[in-house]
Amino acid sequence: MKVSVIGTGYVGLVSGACLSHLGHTVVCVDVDPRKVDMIMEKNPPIYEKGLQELLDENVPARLTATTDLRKAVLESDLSLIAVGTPFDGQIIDLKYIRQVAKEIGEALKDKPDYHMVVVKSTVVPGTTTDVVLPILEEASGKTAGVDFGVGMNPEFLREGEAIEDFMQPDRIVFGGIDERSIDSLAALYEVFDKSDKVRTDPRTAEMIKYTANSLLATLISFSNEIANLCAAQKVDVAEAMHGVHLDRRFSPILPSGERVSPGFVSYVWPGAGFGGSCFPKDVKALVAHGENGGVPMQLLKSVIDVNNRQPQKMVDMLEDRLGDISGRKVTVLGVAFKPGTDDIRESPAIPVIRQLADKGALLTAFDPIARHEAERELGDKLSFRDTLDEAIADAEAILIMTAWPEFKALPEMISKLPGAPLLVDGRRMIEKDSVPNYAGIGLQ
Ligand SMILES: NC(=O)C1=CN([C@@H]2O[C@H](COP(=O)(O)OP(=O)(O)OC[C@H]3O[C@@H](n4cnc5c(N)ncnc54)[C@H](O)[C@@H]3O)[C@@H](O)[C@H]2O)C=CC1
Ligand SMILES: O=C(O)[C@H]1O[C@H](OP(=O)(O)OP(=O)(O)OC[C@H]2O[C@@H](n3ccc(=O)[nH]c3=O)[C@H](O)[C@@H]2O)[C@H](O)[C@@H](O)[C@@H]1O
Repeated sequence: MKVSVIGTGYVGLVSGACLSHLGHTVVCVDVDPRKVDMIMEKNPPIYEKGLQELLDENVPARLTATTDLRKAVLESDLSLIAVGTPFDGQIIDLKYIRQVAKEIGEALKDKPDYHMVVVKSTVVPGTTTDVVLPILEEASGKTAGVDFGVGMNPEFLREGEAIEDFMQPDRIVFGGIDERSIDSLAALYEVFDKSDKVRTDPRTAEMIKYTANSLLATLISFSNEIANLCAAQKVDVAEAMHGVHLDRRFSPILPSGERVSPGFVSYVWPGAGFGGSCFPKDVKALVAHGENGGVPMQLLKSVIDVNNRQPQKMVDMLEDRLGDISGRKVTVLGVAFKPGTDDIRESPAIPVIRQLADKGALLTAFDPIARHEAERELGDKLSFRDTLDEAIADAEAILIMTAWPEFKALPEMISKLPGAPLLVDGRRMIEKDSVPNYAGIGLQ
């Protein structure tokens, strides 16, 4: 199939690269000429494991990039809209979606063949049929369901594992305004014959995406609230959670007698809070959407509140142990919002770094991938080191903000240091007895 993907961010570029690998002919469109040039030069504008290889393999034979949306739409059978949908403080901001829908509609005016338009961005229920569809009809002068199809196909990939998640989806949701639209989407994903498929309407597809993200965010805030209580009760949350995770309703026992996940349940693990470009904005957008429609969203409001307070725990633990931190040497490990990415959007490390800097701590930092992004945002607050060794060399305290696997080596590295720096584990990834001076989320 000939596919145009509008927006070449984490979702658009990963989807485009994967679809080209699967044999489709893909053109990626972006308003940012820098990104377009980088893709054409086989140079990934974002860090994502495996993306370099996909660009090497497919550019320019099956994957190209352009700023010319009109040409891309006219020369393709299906367009995926993957532009950003930020939260503007009150409601979801659909300005990029509206702009793209208008431009696609204008192109469709001159396209004699049927074309399929698919929203892949995360949008609140009703957006595809009540916002995108009318804009397409008005701009094209054509009729949805007759001259073109309209669909909603939410994306569930995680940054850092994006290509694996796209290539091995748990399920694919085809939301369409009619059978023909759903069938067009099904044709795009034909090769995924082993994944579960959900055929539904666009509104339900939109709701599935928000429900999934809100549930995962709720599990994290639940774990963090319990962690904070554990710390106050002199209980180690890691032990408490292990005892809970062993319930076979959370980690089922296979017929072989083995557990699916022995004592560890994803997203039911405490830390310094969730970040990223999606959980925070999506939960806020759903709360606003519900409340604007007269439905109180108490639980999800609390999910956000708990998360907003969580980074502060890192500063509190540091001050509890060190006292006044002005002039003290503190190393921050990890600025990315999670391991495997260079994305620092809404990273819990950012408020922690800002606060420590304001309090006069002397900050050193290390992040294996996100250094460049972090220096752009926080360069005046801290000084980056090239290696983990250099970063911790003369630290009085070390804060783990991101669970990069490299940090697992810390106990051995710390044992070789002359002093015994305090290790504040914001991801509970280090065994508490493996370093002389340990503090962690959910541990007194
Ligand atoms: N980042 C993630 O892991 C996931 C994101 N999503 C959703 O996917 C959507 C996109 O997210 P990201 O890829 O992270 O966004 P992003 O911010 O990384 O990329 C969006 C891209 O769209 C481009 N763009 C904006 N206006 C345009 C226009 N008029 N024409 C062409 N290109 C335009 C921007 O230049 C940018 O390159 C959002 O709705 C997000 O919630 C869904 C699942 C996962
Ligand atoms: O809509 C989206 O954008 C995506 O949002 C999340 O993916 P992502 O934000 O890339 O990363 P996650 O691995 O889910 O982590 C999100 C945040 O939660 C935190 N987290 C995760 C798991 C956990 O147990 N505890 C915890 O604090 C991470 O540190 C990170 O800050 C979802 O997992 C994806 O399914 C979804 O497609």
